[in-house]
Amino acid sequence: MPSPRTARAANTTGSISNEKFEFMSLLTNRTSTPETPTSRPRTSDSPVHRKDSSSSQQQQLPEEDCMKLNPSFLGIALRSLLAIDLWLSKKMGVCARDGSSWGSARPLMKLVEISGHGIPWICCTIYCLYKSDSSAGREVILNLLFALLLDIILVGVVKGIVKRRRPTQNRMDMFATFSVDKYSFPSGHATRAAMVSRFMLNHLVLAVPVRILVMLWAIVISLSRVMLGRHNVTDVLFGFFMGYMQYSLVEYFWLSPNILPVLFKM
Ligand SMILES: CC(C)=CCC/C(C)=C/CC/C(C)=C/COP(=O)(O)O
Repeated sequence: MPSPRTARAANTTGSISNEKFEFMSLLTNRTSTPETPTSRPRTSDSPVHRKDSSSSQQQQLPEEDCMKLNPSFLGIALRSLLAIDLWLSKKMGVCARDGSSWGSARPLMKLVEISGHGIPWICCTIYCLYKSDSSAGREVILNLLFALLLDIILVGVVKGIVKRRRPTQNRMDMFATFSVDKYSFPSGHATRAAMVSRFMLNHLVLAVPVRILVMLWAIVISLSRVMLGRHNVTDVLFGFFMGYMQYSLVEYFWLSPNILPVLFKM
């Protein structure tokens, strides 16, 4: 009885090709038959390369194998991560519908959503800037406004580039959205929550219980995005990371309050 290795060899031509097809089978279309692999033609199959002698082909193959091995493992890892992401997000979307398992908590989750929405944050910040009577206070609030606007622009750009659709369990019933908000990567609420909380913890003198509340708020906002079915877990994780990094950008480009008179003159 032939060993599995011999049996596999019988289906292909030559020992080097055998190794090749064993690996290529991960990349080929499921609907294709083993005799007609449908993956991208190898450079060695092109008429130009076919002119080469068989010995030069054999010299090229190991390098070619390395080149294909990495993308396939990366592809499999990414596809697995995506599958876990979709499965976990669906499982965690317990407030996605009124009839979902935690559907009765949906109104509360929507309140949490409003607390991290861009419009209330921008309106309150402009109001505080207008009311502030100390130069130090104005400087901090001006930079918070800058951070909020920068966040909306950066999130819009990334959403527009990635174009990842929102999860199927999402109902598009959010108030005041832009056209890019039909996309879900990254979560704008998560970026804002991470950035604003880091901003507040660094620039406002807060008592410890308030600092803990600020951190909890950022975590609850992020969690609520998945629970409401608005986002997949990876949208929120990346959003949180992006918001955290955006704060560093704001620190780097920290605006001086001297630009305020310039802005008001415009
Ligand atoms: C001043 C100005 C341009 C305000 C725009 C504020 C606005 C409409 C922000 C959009 C907020 C929003 C619905 C983000 C979507 O959050 P996800 O967590 O669902 O990505």
